[in-house]
Amino acid sequence: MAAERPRLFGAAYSVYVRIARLALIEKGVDHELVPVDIFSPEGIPDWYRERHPFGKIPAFEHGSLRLFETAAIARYVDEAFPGPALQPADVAERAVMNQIVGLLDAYAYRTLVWDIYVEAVSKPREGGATDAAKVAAALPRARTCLETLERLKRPGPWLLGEQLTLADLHAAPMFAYFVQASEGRDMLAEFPGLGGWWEGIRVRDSFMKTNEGD
Ligand SMILES: N[C@@H](CCC(=O)N[C@@H](CS)C(=O)NCC(=O)O)C(=O)O
Repeated sequence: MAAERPRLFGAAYSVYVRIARLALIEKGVDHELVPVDIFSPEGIPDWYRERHPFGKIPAFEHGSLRLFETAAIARYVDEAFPGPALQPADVAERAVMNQIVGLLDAYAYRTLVWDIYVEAVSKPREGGATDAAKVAAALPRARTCLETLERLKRPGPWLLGEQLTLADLHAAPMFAYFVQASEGRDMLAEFPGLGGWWEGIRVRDSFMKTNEGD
């Protein structure tokens, strides 16, 4: 394993950068956050394009290893560094964890963050107009995400039960945005398992560190 300090490229506000940082912090890995402005009027610099061909954040570097895709980065961080395991040892529970990460990426991120938070909170805050039809259309999809997570959640403080896993770290930054919208708060109140999970993760040190500056 490379001895160098890992570098994470991106911006602190980003959901996906936060997920990767949560994994690094939970493992106690000393790392550097290298700022990248993907929305700069000059465009995405070539040095960053070489690290992320699709121009998204984050990208990651550890010695000669370069990675993009947050789920891959978080799994690497868990497996390459000492510290508490962030994936269940049981193969079936690990599959459920990966299923949760997959559903968060495929369905929850766009719905909870873009179609609800950005439309209902971020746009009006910046002087823009909310597309109410977009928010309304997103609500049933959000409900399906929450119902599914509530059904998959194991008894205990975290999504997989007693062990904090990559599923919790993947979900938390998305929920941090979602609950800022009144629709998000109201909807979460209907799901006691998830509501209890949110109350636990939102006061965790790693989460509060990555939530700074909101
Ligand atoms: N599948 C990517 C998603 C990364 C992603 O969408 N990042 C957002 C920031 S949270 C981004 O770069 N958005 C800019 C854009 O879509 O142009 C991953 O897992 O890392």
